[in-house]
Amino acid sequence: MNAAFRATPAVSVEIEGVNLSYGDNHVLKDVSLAISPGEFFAFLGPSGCGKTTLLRLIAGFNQADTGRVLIGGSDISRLPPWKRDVGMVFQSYALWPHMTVAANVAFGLEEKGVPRAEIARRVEEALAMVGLAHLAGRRPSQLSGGQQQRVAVARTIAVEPKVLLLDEPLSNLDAKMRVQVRRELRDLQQRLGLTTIFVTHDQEEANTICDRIAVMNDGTVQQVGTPMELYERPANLFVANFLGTANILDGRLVGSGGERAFVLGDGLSLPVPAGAVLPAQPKLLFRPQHAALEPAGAVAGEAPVLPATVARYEFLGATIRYGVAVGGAEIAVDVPFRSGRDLYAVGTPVGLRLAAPALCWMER
Ligand SMILES: Nc1ncnc2c1ncn2[C@@H]1O[C@H](COP(=O)(O)OP(=O)(O)OP(=O)(O)O)[C@@H](O)[C@H]1O
Repeated sequence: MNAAFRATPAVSVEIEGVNLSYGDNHVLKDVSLAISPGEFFAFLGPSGCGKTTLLRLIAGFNQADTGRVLIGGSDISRLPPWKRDVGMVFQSYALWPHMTVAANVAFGLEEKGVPRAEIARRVEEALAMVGLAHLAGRRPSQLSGGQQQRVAVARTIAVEPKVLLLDEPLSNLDAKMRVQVRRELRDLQQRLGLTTIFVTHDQEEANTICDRIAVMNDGTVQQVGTPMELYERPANLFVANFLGTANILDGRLVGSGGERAFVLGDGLSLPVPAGAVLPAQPKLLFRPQHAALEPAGAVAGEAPVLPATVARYEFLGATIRYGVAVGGAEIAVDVPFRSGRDLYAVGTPVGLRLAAPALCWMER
């Protein structure tokens, strides 16, 4: 670890009541977020939800109509990009093709008027950080996609920004490379302790490398939390569906007190666990791994069991994902794969056992 890159303490980033429109397209709608010093934070959401617009706003390439951006507690909303101490890695990397790797990394430092000897030292350190010191003399066209991505990161950290912004930095890499580079990015961010914001529409990417995620939809922040919090306790159906596969059953609540039941479309009734807090018009949500299949007619134990029929299955290696018809809906159930002999064929009547503690009741 090189001490030179740790000279400045990590800073917070706050976004307060930001609204931004392109013409009559209201792209960011009252967005507020607080990102802690040293945090690896993701903006996650579908295409067009405003992630990149928000990132560019922090970088200073976009201006908000209302609201402010604070870095380390200081309002930087009116500062131009080059005075904000933020470094941005673009989706395209934006490397100069006619320059060597070292010259690409040096470029930003030369622009800033950093003395020559200092530039040489910082370029060497930045390339060592990303494991590319041995390729300093090559041109970008002589590098793999993953190596080009690392040059783009090295160029950004060489200027020692207070905040690192990454705009879908893995999207140009093949699947295997993406997994490798995302680990490298995480390791590098940990070593630098640098507040980092990562834009992606890929939930697996966000889940695997980020400390916390802001899930965005249509210009609004839907929920902020750790990957596990969002997965286990989604605030709404959008978040539940966006992070992993969610089974959502429609029904109506009958009874009262300890005698409540959730009645599904075709009249199947599911006892509601005593003490469960339900909204007035609930939907039932659970993940595919929180249900199990058993032979039809097995005696019910603690957990509720519903009669179901196997509609399809997909063999995924470690698991089999069944689609079972129950209560007028098709439910995904993940069963660990042990042997093909245990397979429930399509059309087999089965019991669907739900793990009561993992049931999540949501507002319709
Ligand atoms: N310069 C611009 N001028 C006009 N409209 C824009 C501009 N940039 C983005 N938009 C619009 O703003 C909305 C949000 O775009 P943005 O690029 O922030 O979304 P995103 O969530 O990053 O999407 P993606 O994952 O596809 O990059 C979209 O409707 C887009 O068409």
